[in-house]
Amino acid sequence: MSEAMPEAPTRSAVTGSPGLLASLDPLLREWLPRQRWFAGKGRPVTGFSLVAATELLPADGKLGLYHLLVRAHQPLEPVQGTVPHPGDCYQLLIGVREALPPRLAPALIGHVHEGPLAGRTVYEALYDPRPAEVILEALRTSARIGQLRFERREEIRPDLVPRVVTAEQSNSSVVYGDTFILKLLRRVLPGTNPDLELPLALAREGCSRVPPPTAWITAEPPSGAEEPYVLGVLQPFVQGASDGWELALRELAKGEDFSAEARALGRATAEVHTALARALPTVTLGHHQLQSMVAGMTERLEAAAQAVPTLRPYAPGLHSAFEALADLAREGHTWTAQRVHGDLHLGQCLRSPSGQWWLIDFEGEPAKPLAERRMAQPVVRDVAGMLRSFDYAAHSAGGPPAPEWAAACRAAYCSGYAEVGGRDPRTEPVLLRAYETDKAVYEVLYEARHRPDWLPVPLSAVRRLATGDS
Ligand SMILES: Nc1ncnc2c1ncn2[C@@H]1O[C@H](COP(=O)(O)OP(=O)(O)O)[C@@H](O)[C@H]1O
Ligand SMILES: O=P(O)(O)O[C@H]1O[C@H](CO)[C@@H](O[C@H]2O[C@H](CO)[C@@H](O)[C@H](O)[C@H]2O)[C@H](O)[C@H]1O
Repeated sequence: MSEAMPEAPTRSAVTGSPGLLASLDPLLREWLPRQRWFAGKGRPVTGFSLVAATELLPADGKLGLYHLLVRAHQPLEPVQGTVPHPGDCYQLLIGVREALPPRLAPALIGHVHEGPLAGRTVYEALYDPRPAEVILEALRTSARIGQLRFERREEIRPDLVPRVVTAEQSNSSVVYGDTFILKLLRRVLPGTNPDLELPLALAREGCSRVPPPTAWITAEPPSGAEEPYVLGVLQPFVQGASDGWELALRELAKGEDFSAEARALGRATAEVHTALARALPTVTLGHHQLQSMVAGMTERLEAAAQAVPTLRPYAPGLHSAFEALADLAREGHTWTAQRVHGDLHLGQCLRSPSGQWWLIDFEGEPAKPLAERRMAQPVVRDVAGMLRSFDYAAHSAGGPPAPEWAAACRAAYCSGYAEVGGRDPRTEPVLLRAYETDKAVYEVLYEARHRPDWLPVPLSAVRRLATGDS
C-alpha cells in the first residue's frame, strides 16, 4: 500500500494521554452516542480506552489539536448490562480552545473541568478550517506523526480551502477547494480496508469510473500484534456532481423516464466489475461455498423476522428464493466470484455535469467484519443492490408507486451491464432473486431500526419476492 515518498521527521505521541482521556471521558460519553456515525446506538457507553493519541497542534497554544483513536466500551445488549464487549474503535479529531467562536458552536463537545485540559473547550475539529488544513498539510508532506502515517501517490497543491461536508454520512468528509475530498473513517478496524484497497486496485487498472486515491492515512497498531488501521482516504472531488438517488427522484417527480441513465449506470458497473476481475483474484463457488452462502442468507432472514414481526408472514416465500439457489448448488451449478462493490445503490453513484458516472464508497456494509466484506462474491450481488434501488426510488418519490418506471430502469440497467460485461444478469434469475431477497430483508431491518416510516418500501418488495415474481 505504501509508495516511496519523502517523509517528514517523526514527531512524538502525546505524553500523559490517559489523563487526557480521563478528562474527556464524561464529555465523550454524552457526545459520542449522538453522532450520526456512532455504530453502537441503543447501548450505553460505559467507558473508554485509548488506542492511540497524537498531538497535531500543542494544546498550550491558541488552538490545540488531538487525533484520538478511542475504544468505546458498551455492553452487548441494553438488557444485559454486564456482558463484556471489547467495543468499537472510533477516530476523533479534537480541537481545544479557550472559548469557541459562534461559527463553531455546532461543533461543541463540551467544557473540560479536570485534568490537563481543565478550563478549556473541546470541539469536533473538522468543522474548523485550521485543523482541516493541518491534516491536508500532513498528507501533502507524507508526514509521520506519532503512530499516524500520511502517504500520497500524487502531488497535492497547498492552500486549498477546506469545508466540511454536512450531509448525513456513516463517516465524515472534508472538501478541499473543490479539488479533493477527504473521507475520515469513523469506526476504524485494523487490516486492509476495501475503501482504499479497491479504488487503488482500480486506479492501477486505469479504470476511469472510480476516483483514484490521491493520499491516505493509516495508524500503526499500538501493540504490533495487529495490522495498521486505515483512517482516511483523499481522492479527487467530482465537481458539480449529483448522486443517482437525487437524480432519479428528480426525474420521477417530473414523470420522466430514467432508463437512459440506468443503462449508463449498468455499463459503469460492468466496467468496474471487469477491472476488479482483472486486478484481483476470482474464484469458483462450488457446492460447499454456495451452501454456506445460502446458510448466511437464511440466518439473516430468520434474525430479521425475529426483530420485525411484519416480515414473518412472508418468511416461507422468501426462504423459497434461497432454497431454489441451494437446489441449483446440489445439481452441481457453480458461479464465478470476484471482488465487488458490496453496498451498491443509487446514492453511491455520482454523475458529473458532463454526464459521466462515477462509483464511490467501496467500504462495503460497514457493520460487517472486514474479512467478510473482502470476500469474492458473484457480481450479481451488486446488480441486485442497484435493482433494489430503482424499486426504492419508485416507492419513495412522494406520489403513487411507479412500478413501470422501476421496471424500465431495471431492464435498462441489466441491458447496459450486458453491453459491457458480456453477460446479462437476467440470465441468472435464481441467483438474482436470492440476492434481491437477501438485500430486501437487510433493508427491512435497516428501515425498522433507522427510518421506520420507510419500512413499507422494502416490505412491498418482500411481498413481490415472496411470491417469486421478478
Ligand atoms: N469523489 C467525490 N466527489 C464528489 N463528491 C463525493 C466524492 N466522494 C464522496 N462524495 C460525496 O460525499 C458523500 C459521502 O461519501 P461516501 O464515500 O458515500 O461516505 P460515507 O461512507 O460516509 O457514506 C457522497 O454521498 C457524495 O455526496
Ligand atoms: O448509505 P450507506 O452506505 O450508509 O447505506 C445504508 O443507508 C442507505 C440509505 O441511506 C440504505 O439504502 C436504502 O435506501 C436508499 C434510499 O435512501 C436506496 O437507494 C437503497 O437502495 C436502499 O438499500 C442502505 O441499504 C444502507 O446500507
